Amino acid sequence: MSGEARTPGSPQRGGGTGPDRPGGDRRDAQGRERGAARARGAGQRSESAPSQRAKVTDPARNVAFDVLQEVASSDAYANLVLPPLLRVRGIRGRDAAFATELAYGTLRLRGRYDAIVSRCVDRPLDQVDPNVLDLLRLGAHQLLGMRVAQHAAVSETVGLARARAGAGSAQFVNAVLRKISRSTLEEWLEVISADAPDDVTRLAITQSHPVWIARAMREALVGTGRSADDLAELLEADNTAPRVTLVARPGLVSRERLAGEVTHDVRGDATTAPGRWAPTALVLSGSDPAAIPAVRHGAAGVQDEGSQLVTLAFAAVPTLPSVPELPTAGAGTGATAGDLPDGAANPDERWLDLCAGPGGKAALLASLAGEQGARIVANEVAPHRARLVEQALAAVPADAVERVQVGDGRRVGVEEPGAYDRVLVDAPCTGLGALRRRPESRWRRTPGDVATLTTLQRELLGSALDAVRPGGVVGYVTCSPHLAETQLVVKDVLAGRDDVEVLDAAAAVRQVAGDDIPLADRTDVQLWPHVHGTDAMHLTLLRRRA
Ligand SMILES: C[S@@+](CC[C@H](N)C(=O)[O-])C[C@H]1O[C@@H](n2cnc3c(N)ncnc32)[C@H](O)[C@@H]1O
Repeated sequence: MSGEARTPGSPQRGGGTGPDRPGGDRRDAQGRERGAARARGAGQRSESAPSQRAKVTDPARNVAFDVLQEVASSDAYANLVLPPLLRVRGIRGRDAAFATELAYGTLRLRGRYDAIVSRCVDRPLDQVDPNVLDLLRLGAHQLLGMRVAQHAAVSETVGLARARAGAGSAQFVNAVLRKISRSTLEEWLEVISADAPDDVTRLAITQSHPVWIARAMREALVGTGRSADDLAELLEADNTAPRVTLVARPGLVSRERLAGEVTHDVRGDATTAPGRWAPTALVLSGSDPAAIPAVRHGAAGVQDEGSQLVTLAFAAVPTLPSVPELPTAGAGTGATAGDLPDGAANPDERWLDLCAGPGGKAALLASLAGEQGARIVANEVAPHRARLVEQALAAVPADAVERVQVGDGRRVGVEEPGAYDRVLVDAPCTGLGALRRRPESRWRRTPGDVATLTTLQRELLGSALDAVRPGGVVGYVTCSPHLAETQLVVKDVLAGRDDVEVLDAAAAVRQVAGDDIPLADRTDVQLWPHVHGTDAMHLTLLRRRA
């Protein structure tokens, strides 16, 4: 593993201002910077014509490289960029699966591969041409993370380098990949962790996470009643592609019927299995969800099982009447409408989803509301995301949806005080609990995001508590386990008010998932990918004192 490859010529930086950079400031319809992406590719392409490039390089590797470039230069999301590229280029089946694993796996494991590549080159990585670095990462993933034969991994990536970055770069890629291929993954992991100053840094490097995220995860594990020893398993789970999980929306389609549709209506070898925790969840393999009629019509959707579980638990916990003389002080979560004195009013018919876009939880909530004679208002600040909510609600009976509105959730508490029986705050968050499904996001997030988001989260939760009537229920949900976004937000908001009681969310989740679900001895709930197979969703349940 000794010896370093010399980088070719003077590196051309993506997004630079050299003469090779065409139209650097052009943006596409979505506002993504397109010129920079082209500059990274076009400025360093070989002389071969596009038709020749297509012949000499493999379409799946080409598309994976394009995804990496878009992600790097336009801040694009890989899972939004890849599917249309595959469609337009007619890449299907095994080739599409290969391209997907190559692109997503390379993005997830970028930190690990950079540590390895840096041992094989003669200069700091920030002085290696970004296009070439992407090619090296792609090659490293084929060699160390996929079951690609060594000669194919090297020669195909070198071919891609020749076509997309020129002959000099191809030689360099060849030299570096040959060095990488001389050791196994296990040997490389030992090498790159040798200088780590502590265990968390070692795990961060080997499991390809920024160190600050690994530290936050460790704190979250310990702070929610799990062991710090879970960290390795958790970080590994973040690097594993999640299974596709469907939600069968109650009253619209049963889980059994949904499974039947997969068996009867979808060609190929698609299979399903019930989810582990949520009675609405169905795990799908071997099929594109869009091929399933119930998904196309909106009776079902793609939704992480953790998201389903927290939504079902939120909807199941009872509200209490707001009549002052009723004995509500000290009432636990076990109270039901049946415990109320005759004639006490306990409406549970107007629900608010405060941060609804793109509408996964709103659609599940609305289908539950429809079954119970309630209706929802779905609020979302971003107009384009509000339109997605409308689409997600398409199959829900009209009388279960009062309206979809565009608005700042922080204003709702002031504008409509006490107007709702239930309010869900599925807060904008860092998404650190869903790293496995957003391959690039761990490299984009910064500790500064946490501070910005927690201010917003506190304001949204405060607004929700004002918008719910006395006796009504508020659910606070994040797809991040970061303690600052979960426990500390709730603590801060509750410190400023005496009209809120904390409910037993763990009991509510057990009511839905069964007693077997492993939960810490706490009232709030933290799910984990390595324990529950879900995203790391957090749920706190609160009730306005009646
Ligand atoms: C975690 S996502 C919600 C996911 C959604 N509940 C679902 O299950 O599909 C948070 C949403 O909050 C929205 N948001 C951010 N700031 C907001 C605000 N001030 N008021 C309302 N919504 C906001 C974001 O645009 C984003 O769509």
